[in-house]
Amino acid sequence: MKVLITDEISQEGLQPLLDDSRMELDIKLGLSVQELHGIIGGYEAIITRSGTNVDAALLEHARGLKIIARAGVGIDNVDVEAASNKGIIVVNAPFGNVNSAAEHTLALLLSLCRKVTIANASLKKGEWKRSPFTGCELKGKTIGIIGIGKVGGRVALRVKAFEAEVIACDPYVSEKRAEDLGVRLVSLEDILRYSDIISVHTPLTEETHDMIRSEHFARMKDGVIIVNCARGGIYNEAATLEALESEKVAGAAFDVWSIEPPNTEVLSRLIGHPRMVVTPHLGANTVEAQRNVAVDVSREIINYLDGRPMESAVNIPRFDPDLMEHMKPFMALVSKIGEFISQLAPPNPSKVIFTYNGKLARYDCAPITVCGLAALLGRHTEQEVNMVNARLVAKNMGIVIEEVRTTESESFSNLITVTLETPEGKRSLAGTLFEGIPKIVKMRDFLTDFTPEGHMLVINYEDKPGLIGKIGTLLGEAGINIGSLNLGRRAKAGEAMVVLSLDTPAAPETIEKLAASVEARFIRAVHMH
Ligand SMILES: NC(=O)c1ccc[n+]([C@@H]2O[C@H](COP(=O)([O-])OP(=O)(O)OC[C@H]3O[C@@H](n4cnc5c(N)ncnc54)[C@H](O)[C@@H]3O)[C@@H](O)[C@H]2O)c1
Ligand SMILES: O=C(O)[C@H](O)COP(=O)(O)O
Repeated sequence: MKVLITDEISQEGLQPLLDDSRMELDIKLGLSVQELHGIIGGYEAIITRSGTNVDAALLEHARGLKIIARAGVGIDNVDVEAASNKGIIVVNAPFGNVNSAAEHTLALLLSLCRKVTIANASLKKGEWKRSPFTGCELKGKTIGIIGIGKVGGRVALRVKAFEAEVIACDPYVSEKRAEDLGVRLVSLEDILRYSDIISVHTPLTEETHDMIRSEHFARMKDGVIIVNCARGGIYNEAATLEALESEKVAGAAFDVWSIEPPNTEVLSRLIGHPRMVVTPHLGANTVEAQRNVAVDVSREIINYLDGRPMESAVNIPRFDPDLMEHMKPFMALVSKIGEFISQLAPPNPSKVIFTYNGKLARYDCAPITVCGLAALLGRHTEQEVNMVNARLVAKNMGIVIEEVRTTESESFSNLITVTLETPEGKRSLAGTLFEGIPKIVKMRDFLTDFTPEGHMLVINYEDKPGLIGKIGTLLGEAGINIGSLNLGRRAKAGEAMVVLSLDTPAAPETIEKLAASVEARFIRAVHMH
């Protein structure tokens, strides 16, 4: 697997990939957009931090890309929707740097409160001034935290150790989460009104972009302190500058910027403001965090290659790992059914029905459906279809997906039936696991018993004596060895369905001769991966 690394990633953390002989790593930092577009087509994986914009335009050039690994939390630099449409998996490292970000928030806040940065500059200039650098304590202050997820929650616990009172606003967490952290959940309005210090820890979303604007600053306490170690643009930056200049805000500490590196007039004035403590997006820059996130994404790439569940994929439908483990053999079965029926059924299906009978139906069968769908559609579209985009691809093709579960089953303890509704009628194929091996046990209403693998031939004809012999002779003349033969019969209609597995594929001329000799109603070569 060719892996491109476009941002600074810890070498130590990449060790799992470096130790894996299947991987070829290319580290190329500081590429221009054009250069990146030019080379991305040669890679199956890309590892980035926030410095690389993995947008739709880049993905247009990413012909072989299978996985985008973001060595960090924020995926706002990745167009996840465009990646999903192309079946590209996006993974991040959601835990590895959160402690580092929480500690950096405290570092910024304490530097601001105790005027460390300006006192440091003054002393280094040879001055000895003390009173201009009189600061304030956290003890007894009300600290309002917006977003009490992984980072915000850690910040809450840490400032409580400074004997501050913490109030929090997060509409998406349970009250239990707030109770566990020992913080009071309040409205955004109350955060603005009662906080001496406000720190934001939400992701940057449509809802949080410019969440704090001029009207919000107006409702804050005079002399409030604000911190942003989450994402640039949560506080509107022009409004922040105004609030600093009017002294509504006593001081601000920011690590992140709406444009990185910052290059606008507003940003340069904001960064240059004397009551502003700033860092160039260093929240995750600790040796520990960088090692953690690099190890996490390296492991996910290896999980991908080994076909193991990926813990931090953000665009694979989330299924319980225990359920996935239990469903694995059935996912293999449904993939075979999907692959087989896709080569037999008439074109333009309008609906695909996945029916689960037996014990299996007691469980959530969604992972099996997605897997079957990927196998079914994968042979018919240009694009790669996998668990990431199977439902999306089906939707775009106008195919309706239905899932039916019933614990009743006549002959098999578990049975999966895939039915395609097409303009030429319904076609169905049913399979089960026999000692863990996928078997096709029903094709339309013919009972069958074969393992779908390798080169196969499916022939449907009027059931007359001597035809099997003719098939054997013709294949023998073509030098093709028959591995197995399964005869499904529909006695009343006098029809036979023969499924052959062949050691080598049959050429089109041989198939034509076979069709003529048995007067086949239907004959089709099927090739399984
Ligand atoms: N500066 C850095 O280097 C650095 C490092 C790590 C994380 N981050 C950033 O910190 C932020 C938090 O990361 P995290 O890992 O804690 O994420 P998280 O998903 O664990 O937590 C985010 C929290 O914000 C809440 N939230 C979402 N919308 C909200 C809204 N409108 N109002 C209030 N709360 C809202 C969510 O419910 C969630 O609890 C992200 O923006 C992340 O990118 C920055
Ligand atoms: O989202 C994150 O994980 C942080 O903002 C860190 O970003 P970085 O990996 O570019 O330092």
